[in-house]
Amino acid sequence: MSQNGHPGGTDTAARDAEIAQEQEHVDTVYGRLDELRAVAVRAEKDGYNFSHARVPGAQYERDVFVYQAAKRLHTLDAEHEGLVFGRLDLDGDITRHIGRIGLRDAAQKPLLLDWRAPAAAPFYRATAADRMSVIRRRVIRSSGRTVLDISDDLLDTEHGEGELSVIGDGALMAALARARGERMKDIVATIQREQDEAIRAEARGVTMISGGPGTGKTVVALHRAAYLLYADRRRFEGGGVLVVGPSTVFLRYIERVLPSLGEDAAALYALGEFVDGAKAVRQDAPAVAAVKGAMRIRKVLSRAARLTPPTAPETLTIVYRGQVLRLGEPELTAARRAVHARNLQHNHAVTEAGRALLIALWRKAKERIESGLVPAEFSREVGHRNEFLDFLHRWWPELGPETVLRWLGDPRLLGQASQGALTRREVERVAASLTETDWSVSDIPLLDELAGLLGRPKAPKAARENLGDGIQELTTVQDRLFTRAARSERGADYDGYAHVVVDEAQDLSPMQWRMLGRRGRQASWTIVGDAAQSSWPDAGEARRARNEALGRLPRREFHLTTNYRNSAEIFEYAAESIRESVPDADIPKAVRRTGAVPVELRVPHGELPATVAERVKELLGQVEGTVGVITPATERDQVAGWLEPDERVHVMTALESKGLEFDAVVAVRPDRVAAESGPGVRYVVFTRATQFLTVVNSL
Ligand SMILES: Nc1ncnc2c1ncn2[C@@H]1O[C@H](COP(=O)(O)OP(=O)(O)OP(=O)(O)O)[C@@H](O)[C@H]1O
Repeated sequence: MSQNGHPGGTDTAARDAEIAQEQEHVDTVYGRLDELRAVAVRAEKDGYNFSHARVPGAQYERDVFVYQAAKRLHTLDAEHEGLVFGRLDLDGDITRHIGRIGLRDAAQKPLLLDWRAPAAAPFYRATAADRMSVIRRRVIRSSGRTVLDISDDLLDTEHGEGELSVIGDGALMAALARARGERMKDIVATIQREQDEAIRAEARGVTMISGGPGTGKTVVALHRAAYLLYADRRRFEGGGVLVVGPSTVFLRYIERVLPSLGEDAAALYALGEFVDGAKAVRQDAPAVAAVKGAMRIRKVLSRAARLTPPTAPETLTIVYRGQVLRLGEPELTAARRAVHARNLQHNHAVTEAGRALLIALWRKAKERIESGLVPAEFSREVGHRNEFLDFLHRWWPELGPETVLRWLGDPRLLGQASQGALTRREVERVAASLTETDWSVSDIPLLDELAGLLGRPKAPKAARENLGDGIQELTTVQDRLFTRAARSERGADYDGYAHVVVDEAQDLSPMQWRMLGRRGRQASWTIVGDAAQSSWPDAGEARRARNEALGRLPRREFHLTTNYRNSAEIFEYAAESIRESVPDADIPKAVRRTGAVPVELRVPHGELPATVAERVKELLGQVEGTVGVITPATERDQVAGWLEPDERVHVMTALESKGLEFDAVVAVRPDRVAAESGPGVRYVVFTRATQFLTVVNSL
């Protein structure tokens, strides 16, 4: 919002009068909300009364009825911090209040305009130069149902104060200066023009949003998801909106933003969560992650999917008409090759495998038995024997991706599968990493790729749910709606999303792009990122993989230019550090000056624990919100041990800190972070702090 508001020179009485006027409207809005809530509760009850209907059509009607009522109730119940947050006074004496949802009174007169409605756009876009019929724009700050304060921008300066009172300014600055907590907050009251343009961009194709640290890329992407759900609910709720973030910590940080905007329908996934049942949080060492993320690993995986299972028996012996028919290693290998030549997915090729074995056995039989052999009879008789079927299922077992990836923990098998795609040293390192008990974040795309190569095993038929008297079924309708529904119901391999939002896109490896590409084949996309913060070593290959995932969809680009997170002092320090290695980094303008310059310390190694502990303690006294202590990859637990437990202190590695922010940050050994993961990641660390930054390196 432009800061061309009138200086806050009006007296307290005028301010109180304006606040009282807004309170009146806010009371009317909540009164109406309570009425609608009562109607929705009644409607839901009526739905239950339908529940004994036995005619299928009536059951369906009841379901729809209850679904709609429950959904409405849920929207009305959503956490509405500041349900009414804005007001526009427009030419022609028109007043519009802007809020998180749209509401009309009993006579259908608008009481509140949804922030996403086209008519609300001037709230975010009007400037003095292009005022879009806006005379005055007002931001209303409330706590619960009580209006606390207002802040105005007068866009039409020809209107004197006699006509319209203008009170203070700085809603944005106030929002930026507030303490940071555990969760990101929505910015619906203070979205800026360039952000709004990206939020409301056309749904089709690919919307790319770039910008330096703290320019609001994440928060804009989330508001865009809410906007798309509003603009075309049928399409986006139907197919689903997928939001992808770098880590589970990050998802926890952002997960309240969409519900606070009244939207629950998006599925939030961290990159380590795209395999059902696996929740990978462990990061591989950078050298190992670089191999697992690169395109060349595909060759290794496709060969791995064709390896002879280490548990497969090595000979098949059948006695037919008194003759011993024996298939040894050469015949079995040839049979396996013949099956592979058909290019079927492993789990869909068991019939082919059986056929190949029978053909090999038939050849042996023909060598030994001179007359009376009939192929059909031979196949029928041998192919149905238990000994043959037992062998087949051990020789060509149903394979899950996890089993095959575990095989590669054996350097011999990985070496066999890699054949020139990996160096000997890489084989050793990658194999060692695959013997860990849990999967790493960079294993997940490999499992996903293998799942595609192997094919989904035929699932056992699910037991039919007993819907009993219908009440249970009604509960299911609601559960589907409200408990991270899209996610739990669709499963991690769901591939029909209507829209995919990718945050921190600069860090995705080629293999991660392939994983997302499979889920977004029919989707439009929003992709946000900042190349200078990248931790991925081969930007060219990642770009090619991204282009492949996006296909030929039309693209539009938006660029955000203002840093809303860091104080100008902190950002200047951070920008200096990145310019040395990335001279063309996208450097935004930080708008808030605090006078607190970053503190830089260099101490003997042995003094690190005491220095860090001391600084954290000091900072806890200086800020109201959180203190982030950010460490090199392998030193998090050690550093955590230096500190007193405190719920405001968050200790994490540099990679884990991506996308997060804290009132104060202590960067522990950032020089080591740069050596380990590159200067882009050190830049991430420095740009997490909103008010205070302390940098501690060892001598
Ligand atoms: N218009 C705005 N009004 C109020 N706060 C804003 C606005 N835009 C951004 N912010 C705040 O600025 C901070 C940074 O936003 P966000 O995390 O979305 O930036 P980012 O570009 O994704 O950053 P990074 O790339 O460094 O992780 C957040 O606290 C966000 O709420």
